[in-house]
Formats: sequence, C-alpha cells, structure tokens
Amino acid sequence: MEIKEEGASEEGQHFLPTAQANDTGDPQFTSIQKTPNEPQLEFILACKDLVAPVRDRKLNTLVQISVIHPAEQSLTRYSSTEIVEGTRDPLFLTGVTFPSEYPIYEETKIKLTVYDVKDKSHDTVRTSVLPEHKDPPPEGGRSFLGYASFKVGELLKSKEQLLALSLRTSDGGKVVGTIEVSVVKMGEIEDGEADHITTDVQGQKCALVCECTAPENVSGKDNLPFLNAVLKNPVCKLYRFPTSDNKWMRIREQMSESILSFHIPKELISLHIKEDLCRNQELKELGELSPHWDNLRKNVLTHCDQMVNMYQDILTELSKETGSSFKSSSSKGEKTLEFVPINLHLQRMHVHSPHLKDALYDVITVGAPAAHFQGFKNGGLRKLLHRFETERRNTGYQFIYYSPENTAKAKEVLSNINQLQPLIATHADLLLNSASQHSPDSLKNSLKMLSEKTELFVHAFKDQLVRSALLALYTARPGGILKKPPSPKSSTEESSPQGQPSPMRRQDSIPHHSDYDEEEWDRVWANVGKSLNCIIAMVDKLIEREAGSEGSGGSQDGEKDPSLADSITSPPREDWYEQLYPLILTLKDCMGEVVNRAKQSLTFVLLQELAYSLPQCLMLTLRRDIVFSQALAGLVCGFIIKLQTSLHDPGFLQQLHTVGLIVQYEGLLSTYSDEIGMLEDMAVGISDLKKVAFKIIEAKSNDVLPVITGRREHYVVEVKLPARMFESLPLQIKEGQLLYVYPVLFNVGINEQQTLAERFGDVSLQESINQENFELLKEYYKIFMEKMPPDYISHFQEQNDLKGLLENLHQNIQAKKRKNVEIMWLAATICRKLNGIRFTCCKSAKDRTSMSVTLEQCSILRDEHQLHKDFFIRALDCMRREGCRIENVLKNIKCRKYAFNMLQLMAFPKYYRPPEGTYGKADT
Ligand SMILES: O=P(O)(O)O[C@H]1[C@H](O)[C@@H](O)[C@H](O)[C@H](O)[C@@H]1OP(=O)(O)O
Repeated sequence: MEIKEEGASEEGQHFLPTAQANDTGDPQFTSIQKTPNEPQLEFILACKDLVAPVRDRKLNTLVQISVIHPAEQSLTRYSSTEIVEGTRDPLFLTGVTFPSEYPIYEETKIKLTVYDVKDKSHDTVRTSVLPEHKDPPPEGGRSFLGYASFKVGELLKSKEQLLALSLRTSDGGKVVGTIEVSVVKMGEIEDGEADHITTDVQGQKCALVCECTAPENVSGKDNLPFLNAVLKNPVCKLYRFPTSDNKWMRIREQMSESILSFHIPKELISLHIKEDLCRNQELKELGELSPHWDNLRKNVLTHCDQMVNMYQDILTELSKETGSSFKSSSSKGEKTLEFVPINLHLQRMHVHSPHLKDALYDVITVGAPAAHFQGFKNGGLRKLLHRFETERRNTGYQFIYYSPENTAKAKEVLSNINQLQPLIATHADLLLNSASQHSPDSLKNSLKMLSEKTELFVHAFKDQLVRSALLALYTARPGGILKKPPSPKSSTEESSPQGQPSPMRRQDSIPHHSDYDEEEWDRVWANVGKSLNCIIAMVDKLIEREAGSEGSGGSQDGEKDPSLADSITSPPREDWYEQLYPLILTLKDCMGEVVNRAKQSLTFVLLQELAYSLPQCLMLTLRRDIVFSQALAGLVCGFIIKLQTSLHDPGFLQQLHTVGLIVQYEGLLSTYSDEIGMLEDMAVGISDLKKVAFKIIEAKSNDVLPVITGRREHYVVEVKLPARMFESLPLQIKEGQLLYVYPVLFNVGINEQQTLAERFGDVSLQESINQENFELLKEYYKIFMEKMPPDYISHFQEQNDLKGLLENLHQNIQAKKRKNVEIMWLAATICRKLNGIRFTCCKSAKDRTSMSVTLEQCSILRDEHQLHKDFFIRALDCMRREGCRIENVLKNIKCRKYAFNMLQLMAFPKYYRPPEGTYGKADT
C-alpha cells in the first residue's frame, strides 16, 4: 500500500469533513465495539532502546501519529506526543484518543513516526500544507528516527491489548528501537510494571506503577445527545500523569464550539427589531405635537427606521450562516458578524484519578465581548455611557431630562401594558363564554383570572412617572390643550356597587399647570377598577339568583324534574351573557382609554431619550446590543452545559432555584491602548447579564435550541430539556420559576501592555472593576448562606473555607500589586466552590486564554487530584504543546503558534509562558 501525505489535511484536525465522517459505520469495514459517546479507541505510547543517529547524543523524542483510512489509502496527520528529553526510553504522557464520531475501523492503519528534536524552538511550524512525500523532510529542528505501523484490529485483538513494534528506518531496513502501543483500559490495574519517566526536575527519575481506575459516570452520558445539539466539532486529547503516590491518573481534554454562537445573536436581533418597530409605531401614534416636538419626532423616526433596517440587514446576513458554530479571532472586525462572540468554546477537563471520584472541570473560553468594528478610539461602553448621561443631564433645554431609571421604568410599563391588555381582553371573552354556557363554576374561575390580571394592570400605572409624563405630553401638544377624551359610560359609575371608592388612590401631585386637569387621569384610571367591581357585583348577583331559583324550584321530596323545573316552577332562566356583555364592553373601553393615554405619555418619555444627540444615542444602543449579544451567547452556552452536568446533583438544583448561579468571568485584558475600550465594553456587557433570567421547559420536539423572549431591560431564556431530564427537576423549576444569574468580572492584565499601563499609564479601571465585583461576589455569598438550607450550609462549610478565600481575595484586590494573578486564581476557586459557571476571556480567547486555562487545569490536578509535584511543568507543557488549545490557535489563524514573541513573554508572569517552540510572531 502506498503511503502518501494528504496535502490538505492537518495534524490535529481530528475530524474528516462531514461527508466523509460516517457515524453509522461503513458496512465494508469492521466497526469498533464501543460504548455510545465514549472514545472508540485510546492508547498510550512508550519507546525503548532508541538508537541515536550520532553516538552518545542524548535523544529528545516525539511521536507523530498518522491515520490511513482503509477506503482512501492516504495518510492524515492526526496528533503528536510531547517531546521527552534526554532518554532512549521515553514514556509519553500525551496519549491518543479517537472520539466516538471519528470514522475509525479495525482495518484503519495507524502510522507512528518517531523524531529526534534537536532544536525545540524550530520544531513547531507545521502549516496546513504538508509536503507530498512519505515523511516530512528534516524540519528546522527535528530529524526522523524511525517508524512503525499497525492496524487497529491488530491492537485490539492482541494479548493484553499491547503491541511492541520495531521501529525501522524509512527504507524499512534497520531497526532503531521498539515502540509500545497500549490500549488505555478501564478499571484494570496493570501492576508490576514499573516505568522510568523523566520529571520536571532535570535528570531526576521517578518510578511509577501504571494504574487506571474505573471511571465513574460524571458527565451524565445519557444526557449527551441533548448536549450534542449545542456543542459541535469537538477536539479531544488524552494524557496520563503521575500522582504523588506514583499512580497514573488519566485526563481527557475536550474543546467544542457551540451552535449558540450564532443562534443566540439571531434570536436577540429578531427581538430588537420587534421591540424597535413597536416603539417606532408608538412614536408615530403619539398624536399631534407642537412644531418643536413634531420636528424632533420626525428626525428621531428617520434615524430609528434606518437603525431597524440595519438590524434587519445584519439578521439577513447572519441567517445565511446556517449551521455555523464558530467565529474566528481573525473575523472579529467583520461588521456582519459583530453580534457573534469571538472564538467561543467549552474547554473541558475530565479527570479519572485513582481513589478519587471522577471529576469534570468546565471553563467557557471566549473573546472579551466588545464592539471591534466600531473601534475603541473613544473608549468603551463604561466610559461612553457615563459621559453620555452626564452631558445629557447638563444640556436639557431642548428636551425633558428623564433619568436612565425613569426611562427604563417607562419601557417596563409600556411592555407590561402591551402584555396585559390582550390578556385581559382574552379573560373577559372567556368570562362571556362561561356566561353563555351558564356555568357558575366556570364563571367564577373566569372572573378570578380576569380580576387578577386587571389588578395587575391597574397596579402598573401606580407611578408618579405616568403622571409627570402626562403633563409633559400635554404641554407638548399644540397650544398645550388636550381634547377632552370621552368619559367612560356613565352607567359604569352609576352601577358601581354602592358608589364605593375604587381601590386606587391618588398619587403625589404633579407640577401645576393652569389648564391641565390633573384629576382627569385619576378618573380615567379609576374607571377600570370601578368597571371591574361592577362585573364582580353582577357575577355575584347572577350566581346568588341562580342558587335561589334552584332552591325554590325543587319538588317537596327534594327530587327535581328538570323539565318541570325549567318550564313551570322556576322563573325563566336568566341570560347571563346579556347581563354581562355591556359591563365587559365598558371595562374594555375604560382600559382602552387608559392604555391610550399611558402609552402616549410614556412613548413621549422615550422620545426624550432618543432626542438628545440622536445618532450618538443610537450608536450607543447598537454598541450595547452588540456587546450584550456576545456576552449572552456565552452565558446561555455556559448555563446549558452547567445544567446538563449538574442535573444529578440535588444541592445544585436547589441552589439554582433558591439562590441563582454565580457566573465568574476572568479577564486578561490590559488597561492600555485599545484594550481599555474592550474592558470597558466587557464590563458593561457582563453587568447587563443581570437582566437575564432562565426558565426551563420541556422540549416537545427534537429542537432543543433555547428561545429568548423579552426586551432590552429584561430577557427570559427558555431552555428546553428532553422529557426524561425535565422530569427529574424540582417542582419549582418545572413550574417555570425564573432562575437568575449573578455575573462577576475580575480582570488582571498580564502582557507587556499591562507593564506599560503599570509604569506609565493608569490601572484604575481594573482596580475599580475588581473592587466593585468583589462587592457583588460577597453579596452573592451572603444570599447563598441565607437561602440554602442549614444542613447543606454546615456540610458546605466543613468542606470549604469560603470566608477565608473571600478575605484573601479582598486583601489581594486591596494590595494593588502588579499583575497580581492570585486575584484570578482565587476568584476562579471561589466560583468553582460555589458551583458557578467559569469563563476566561482575553481579546481573542486564543493565546493568553490558552495559557490561563491550561494553567488552571494543571493547578486543579495539583490541588485536587494529587498530581505529582515534579510533573506540574511537564503536564503544563503537554497541554500547551499538543493539547486542545494549540488546536484552538490553529483553527483561528491557521498556524500552530501562540502569537507571542520573546520580548512579550518576558513581561508575562512565569506560569503564563508557553513552552519553547510553541510560540512566535504569527500573522494573526
Ligand atoms: O488571544 P489573545 O491573547 O487576545 O491574542 C493576542 C496575543 O496575546 C498578542 O500577543 C498578539 O500580539 C495578538 O494581538 C493576539 O490577538 P489577536 O486578536 O490578533 O489574535
């Protein structure tokens, strides 16, 4: 068989194009028996007695793994091990894993090529186009030692599932050593085998017993189809690391993109369009205005219509991207992709360690939510919004100033009205329906619903803002005189039960205006309550009379002859519908009048917001929408994953509905140059996530993608769960209780730009963000301690010293130390202990983020899983050199190099520097 390098494929590109991937298995070839959703094949490698080309030269070796698909006979680079230095018997910590989706069969051939790396700094530059010949020519820093190959079937059927293969030179002649391939077995102890492997500490050796313990199901395998609907294109890596008691632990690293990257922005933009179209319509329906206000309105409408068109164009463009699940760092400035988060991934570490429970650690990695297309010349949202508000407050002579809180309130009342009015109309019709059926029970029920909704409606206007807005609008009408609206039917007032006062009271008095009848609003408003009272009184009367007539209609022995009762003994049956119909009409009329007035006045408040510095105001809204959309896509992804992995945990579920979830963002941006603006955007985007609530509903079809409802001030994300999963939820969640999140952001700049900021610039932005968010975190902890049950808390306190960690975090924030990465470690630890959702972000979530998540993973292995202390750096190097994150760099910029140069790295904190040969100035 001819082995040739496949030109377009790339090492680490784990999956063939979809058309080639064959989930159901090709009948021509023998599938590997496997547990659904588990990797099909995992093996580890070691070499023995390698022969150095030059005598006495110490070998630094790596193995490159390539796959020959049986149908194609061509060779695809699959993955590599790390470089093991200074030994002829290397034992590699980076293994090989073929995930369940990979088209691999017993007939698939695996080729293992061993290289000697002379110069690590020249070893990594492997671009997407590979040379055509069998083995790559000696690249800058490595030379070919030997190769071996085997069929997957041979490995699986071999004794102990272990192959010892001779490594041969490229002409197939000389044997240059042996390579051992051993399937990673679950639950088996390979005792007796002691291997010597090199540690971090140069020259030091460590004897280890290979042992793998049975993994427990921590990932909720059964739930995976649900998760697979949102996660796409997983990249999987395998490692084995020694523990402090010389056992092996097995680590699976997985990185997946999410379809939510595009789905959430599309949902959100559709909502913005709906909200803005509705507002524009309301502006048009504002009625006659004096010339000043009318011109202003025209101008606002022109701009607002343009904005809606722009959102529509963006949505059309995004809708073309069907099935997309990834926006690369190089697309961050693209206008049509502005709402899409940059490089969003789930970064997962699955640990199987001896004597300890299996564990999953998830971090969502994503580019800092920021408006790259709009740029950062004038800063980001935090500064821009503040400046805008201050200027608006101080230059209000052409319009009326309403505070952001009042503007938000106006939007809220408007939205409540828009929801409640049709709801009340429906309940009123249902009441009439019950009346025509002459059913007392159903009449009572319908009345109950109608009363509840009407009370909410009446309550919605109990605000001074409506009054002041009514007066403001009055003065903006031509001549400042309102046409007197028709008063509600007098019959309503007359039939009001004993003329009793309505439940509403007058609010504070509004500013005086000689022509303005401030009592009028009270009357219009009170009429809704009065007409409801009339309906209640009428229903009572009808039911009472019915009961009375039934009592008098019975025969003496208590038996009733219905025909007699109807036609002879009882009075003719009353037509309930006829009695109630006019009252319902009155209620609807009164309501219509209130809605009309309130809507117009509150829309007038919104006109004021838009009127000031029009284009700037709309650009700010756009910027905020963009940043929020990116942040929300990440949050929804994190929430769904957290929910899926924690469904089995009753404590978590209780926390979810009684307290809510902490969502912790680690920012690595610098407070220098453009990244100041990014951080300012990010801080607002994350804080805006407070406006989001989640609701879990049962999926009624295979479509489990979340649905968003609401408007800019308040969104509800409906997460659909398959019936079986939904059933396992606590009642409160099943009943649709809203679930809240508490986002917090801690930022520590780590690169050379931060050095400049510390020396010559200003770090106050970072300091205030950390301080403010510490307060939020403390507040969350307080609510958590108050709301969780005492027995949970006492167990929780035994396990975790959260108070101590918080105190430590506080001290570190106060300390104002340079590049104090301790802040991020502590915040992340606190978040994990509080069952929260973890995020890590830098500009592109590619380079700095990769350093940070790999460091976090290894720190967890050290602190929670007894990673052998001498192997900390090696584990870190393995993950950075051949792990998921270098694949992340590759998929973003088509080059396997972290975009750092030597000078930059000198400014990095020590543990954030990648291993030699994995970085260089690439064209990003
Ligand atoms: O993923 P990032 O750390 O934001 O990537 C940076 C990198 O840190 C920096 O060294 C390099 O000069 C580039 O600016 C990278 O950003 P890109 O957005 O260009 O990938």
